[in-house]
Amino acid sequence: MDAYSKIVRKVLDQGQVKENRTGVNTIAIAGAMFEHDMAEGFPLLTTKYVPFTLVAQELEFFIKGITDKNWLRDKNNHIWDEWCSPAKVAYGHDDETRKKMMDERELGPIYGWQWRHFGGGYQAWDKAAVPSGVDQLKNLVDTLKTNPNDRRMIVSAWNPVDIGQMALPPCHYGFQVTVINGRLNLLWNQRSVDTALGLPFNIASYGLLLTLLALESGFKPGTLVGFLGDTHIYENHVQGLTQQLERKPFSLPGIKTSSFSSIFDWQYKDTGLTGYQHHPAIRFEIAV
Ligand SMILES: Nc1nc(=O)c2c([nH]1)NC[C@@H]1CN(c3ccc(C(=O)N[C@@H](CCC(=O)O)C(=O)O)cc3)CN21
Ligand SMILES: O=c1ccn([C@H]2C[C@H](O)[C@@H](COP(=O)(O)O)O2)c(=O)[nH]1
Repeated sequence: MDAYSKIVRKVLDQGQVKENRTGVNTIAIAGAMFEHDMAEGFPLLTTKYVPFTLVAQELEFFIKGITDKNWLRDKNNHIWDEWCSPAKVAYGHDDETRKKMMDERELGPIYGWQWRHFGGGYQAWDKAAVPSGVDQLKNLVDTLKTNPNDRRMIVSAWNPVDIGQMALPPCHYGFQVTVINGRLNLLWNQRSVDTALGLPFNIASYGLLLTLLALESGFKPGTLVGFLGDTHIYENHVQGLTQQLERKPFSLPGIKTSSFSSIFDWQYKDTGLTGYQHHPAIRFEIAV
């Protein structure tokens, strides 16, 4: 995927050093765009191994509106381990706080809650929404089926009322779907982009969501577009990314979903890759 490498190169070439809350400096640029035609294959990096199962599990967790970290952990998925709702443990970097954050399962009203229950009075991961809030994902799917020319098919995760309770304010804070000439296109907005670790996951996750929405509605998969804001590389990721850029990409994998009935019943196990050829994984340390 040339589009990803171009973004990495742009940040390496033009990025300016920037301090941030994590204590690990980044080099950052103000804005980039990612674009991929789904007809060219599934957008999973081949220049390093990306664990697609972890991406698919996280997407199921969002689609189901789950905010319990243990739902992922029970599946041996540890990508949200370090974070928790600041209403439970105030964010901090010292060892004791980090352990408390790790032990707490409550993530607060993050992505899935906003997608399915926007404005629904969040209480806790095990409490229903009272009132139930706006089911933005259901509304989007209904509109895709009844009025696909609509230009208002948007799901927003940015809810200023709830931000103080979220493990992290949404990074990818909204997405839009638009159907043009029988093809379903998905465009997402992201305010803050960890180019080495987050972006490959975000590209694959929205590529998978686009695929599922296309299956649900019968349109052909179209173009995936990401509008990226503060696009950065943590200083301890520069070496790994430089090595990654030297690798020659393989052709992109395919994606196959079995027994699809509805996006709301879909499980991560239903979807797998076909022909994923890739270079070895690269270890990047996550900034918390
Ligand atoms: N600094 C930072 N970057 C992120 O991308 C990020 C956050 N924080 N916080 C919230 C979520 C969690 N996300 C994550 C967290 C970890 C990995 C990660 O470690 N990925 C490894 C594989 C991990 C494994 O196999 O268990 C990778 O090599 O892609 C990726 C995305 C994305 N988000
Ligand atoms: O899906 C995600 C989630 C998070 N990130 C990255 C972007 C930043 O490096 C951090 C979040 O820190 P903020 O200080 O809240 O911006 O996580 C990502 O790339 N993708």
